[in-house]
Amino acid sequence: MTTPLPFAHRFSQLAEQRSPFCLGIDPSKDLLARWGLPDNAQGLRDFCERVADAAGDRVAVVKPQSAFFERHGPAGLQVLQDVMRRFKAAGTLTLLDVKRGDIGSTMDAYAESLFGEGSAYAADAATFTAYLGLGALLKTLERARASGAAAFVVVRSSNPEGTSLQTARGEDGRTVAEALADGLRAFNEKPGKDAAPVAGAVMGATLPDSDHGVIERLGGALLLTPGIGAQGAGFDDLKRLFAGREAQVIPTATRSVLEAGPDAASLRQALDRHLAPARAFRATARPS
Ligand SMILES: O=c1ccn([C@@H]2O[C@H](COP(=O)(O)O)[C@@H](O)[C@H]2O)c(=O)[nH]1
Repeated sequence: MTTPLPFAHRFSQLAEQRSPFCLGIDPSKDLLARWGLPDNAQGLRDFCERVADAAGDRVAVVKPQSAFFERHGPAGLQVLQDVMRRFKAAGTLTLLDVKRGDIGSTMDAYAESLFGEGSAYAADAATFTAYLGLGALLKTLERARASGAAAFVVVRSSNPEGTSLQTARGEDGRTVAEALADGLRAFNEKPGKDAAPVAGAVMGATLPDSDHGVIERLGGALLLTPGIGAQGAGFDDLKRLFAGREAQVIPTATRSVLEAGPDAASLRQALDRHLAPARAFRATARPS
């Protein structure tokens, strides 16, 4: 069995060919209703197929939110598996937004379901939380590396409720976010400075300038940046927060694209309004 190229390399190729934009897929009760679809597994399937028709091979990454599939039980999980396969077949990277975080032995089981050929989801990447300690995620990160996948750990989330916990200081004076950033960087740099980064960070596009220090500490980690659109951030915030790190950024938005559906042309236009500025932001990384 051959290990695929690391996620970071595959992302970089697709970001150049298409756009670095990552489209979130959140088939919420509200969106299904707006699209005139029933709130059941068939509605979910129809929604995802229309999204795949509009976005299939145009984005670098898609980010299905597991919660909106899980709420339909096993039939919803079947749709999730199928939609991930459909995007994979279009050459698009799949990043499952599932935010797993538990003790190490349980994490191993989650990692088995997520990463590697023959796993339930064979995801190219997934999201994790480190409230039970970054150490509990280490074997998951190793499994991601062995499968050519990436693991995005929430360091600074896009929602305001996360701030007090993420900026709390430990005994060594570092904030929780700083300590996580240091840990992710150490993991990425252990096999050698030039190795592809496997541990990515979720860093909200809504964050204040005071988070520049955390961004610095992350070194070469890939940065998944939710918060654009419905949560009030824009592509200008990427320049404000991540200048100099453009090639590491995976800009992502969900509702600001999907709310344009179900009309196929409107959906494609909304997607274009995200693909182009994401491309332009990445292009500023290159010397003129
Ligand atoms: O810090 C985070 C991490 C993940 N999300 C997820 O993104 C979508 C919401 O995106 P919108 O563009 O605001 O529609 C949802 O799945 C969240 O779980 C986040 O918002 N913030």
